[in-house]
Amino acid sequence: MKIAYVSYEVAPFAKVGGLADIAGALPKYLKKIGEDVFVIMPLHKRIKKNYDTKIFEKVVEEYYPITHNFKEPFNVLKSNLPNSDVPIYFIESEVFNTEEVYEDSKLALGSTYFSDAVLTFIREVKNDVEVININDWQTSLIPVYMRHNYISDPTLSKISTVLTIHNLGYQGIFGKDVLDLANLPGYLYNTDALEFFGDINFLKGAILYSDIINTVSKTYAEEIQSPEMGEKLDGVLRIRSDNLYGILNGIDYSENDPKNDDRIFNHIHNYKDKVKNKLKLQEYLNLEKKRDRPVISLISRLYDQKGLDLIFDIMDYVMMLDVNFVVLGTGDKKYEKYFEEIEEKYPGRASANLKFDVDLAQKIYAGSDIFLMPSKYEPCGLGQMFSMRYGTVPVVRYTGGLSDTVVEFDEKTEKGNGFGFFEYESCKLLKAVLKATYYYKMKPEKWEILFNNCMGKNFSMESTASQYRDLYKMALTKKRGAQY
Ligand SMILES: Nc1ncnc2c1ncn2[C@@H]1O[C@H](COP(=O)(O)OP(=O)(O)O[C@H]2O[C@H](CO)[C@@H](O)[C@H](O)[C@H]2O)[C@@H](O)[C@H]1O
Repeated sequence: MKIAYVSYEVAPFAKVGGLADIAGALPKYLKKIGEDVFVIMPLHKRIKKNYDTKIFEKVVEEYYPITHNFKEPFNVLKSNLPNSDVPIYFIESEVFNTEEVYEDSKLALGSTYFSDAVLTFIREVKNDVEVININDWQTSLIPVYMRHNYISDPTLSKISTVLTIHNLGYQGIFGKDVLDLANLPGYLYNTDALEFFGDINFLKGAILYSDIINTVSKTYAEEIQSPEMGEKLDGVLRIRSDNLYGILNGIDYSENDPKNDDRIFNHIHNYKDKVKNKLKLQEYLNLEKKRDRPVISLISRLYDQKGLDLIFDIMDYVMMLDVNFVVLGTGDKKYEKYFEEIEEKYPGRASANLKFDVDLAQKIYAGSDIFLMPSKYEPCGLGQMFSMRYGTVPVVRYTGGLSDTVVEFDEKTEKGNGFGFFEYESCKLLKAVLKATYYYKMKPEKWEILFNNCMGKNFSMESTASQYRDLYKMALTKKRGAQY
């Protein structure tokens, strides 16, 4: 199959969160199982800063998006995803010259322009594409354009579309003027189309117009069809429930290999290596160096979704235990400030790293003992998978993909790979943290079993990729069925 994988962020070129990890890895694994796939993303300013884009091949010069009302030209540059022969195309335009990948005031223009530029490029250059996999709201106008502006285009009208929802909490909601900017018909401002409580909702458009929809775990695919977790789109999702699937994300096991990863202090083959990483991490972050003291960590975008209010509630009680606490994250200023205060309050025991640093993330995954992820909701979650890959035991709230990946440790059967809780309450989180710390301190032989259980889990991309292939096939059948 010929597949275009479209994403606003792709690792390692521009990563803000988990979407980039998937966009940088899944296409490689699709290629490995024989699919003909390319990736396409905006040439963000930070890519120009961090890469020598002059060595990228220029494949298109001065094209104009066919439909969009913002008549600025774009170029298309080509490179490969690192360590692979998967082509990645970058749309180069003034529109993407923002400091941040997601800069609120520029996103209406950026996302609409990108969507139409992608279709223009496919129509003019890659006209054999059979499936377009769009991701999240920034690319959600693609099937809307196809249905309304390109319905009789001989190339674009034949292509099937798959929408992957990585996070329903972000939908792309704008005033109705955005239709003029995007040059989409005014009648889309209509409850049966893109209208959403007096505004326009891009993700709603993609849910309605994509051939197939999926999200990133089976549990989350169920949850989002309920009023409690549907973020006001549950009704629309229920309408499409026959075409809504959940495919659990994987992680790139070759790039994240504890036995070969040079970003960590010591390659990890066994529990002794794990302890070496912990001791080095304590030293590196100026924490008191103690072999028997568990390091509890959090690596996260610092937003409400991630359950940070629960962590605040319990922090002082947790710090009464003999533990170190490490956080790596950026986001909401109130959370950043709070973690700064924690570091000051517990010198030598708490470390707040308020920055985006992929190398440090790896050192923390490898050097901590317990990884916190008490999310309010979690479509899939990659942090718990990375932590387990490096032998760190997750403590999670059982929701979405966390429910699908973490199994409560049972001392008798010695099965399970973490600890967790269901109700979104701080005392429940506290109990789970206590339980983990108890096993660490009081039952070291069980802890080593847990370590081995975590490292023995398999969340590699192979199975994810083959499920996406099935999804694409379904999208093709559906589209062809509708046409004939
Ligand atoms: N300060 C920092 N420095 C370095 N690295 C940092 C960092 N803060 C976060 N990261 C990294 O960013 C990624 C976060 O991925 P997650 O899947 O855990 O959450 P996110 O909410 O971004 O993703 C959304 O999309 C993904 C992909 O589908 C879903 O798994 C998830 O549930 C959904 O919310 C991880 O690779 C993590 O290591």
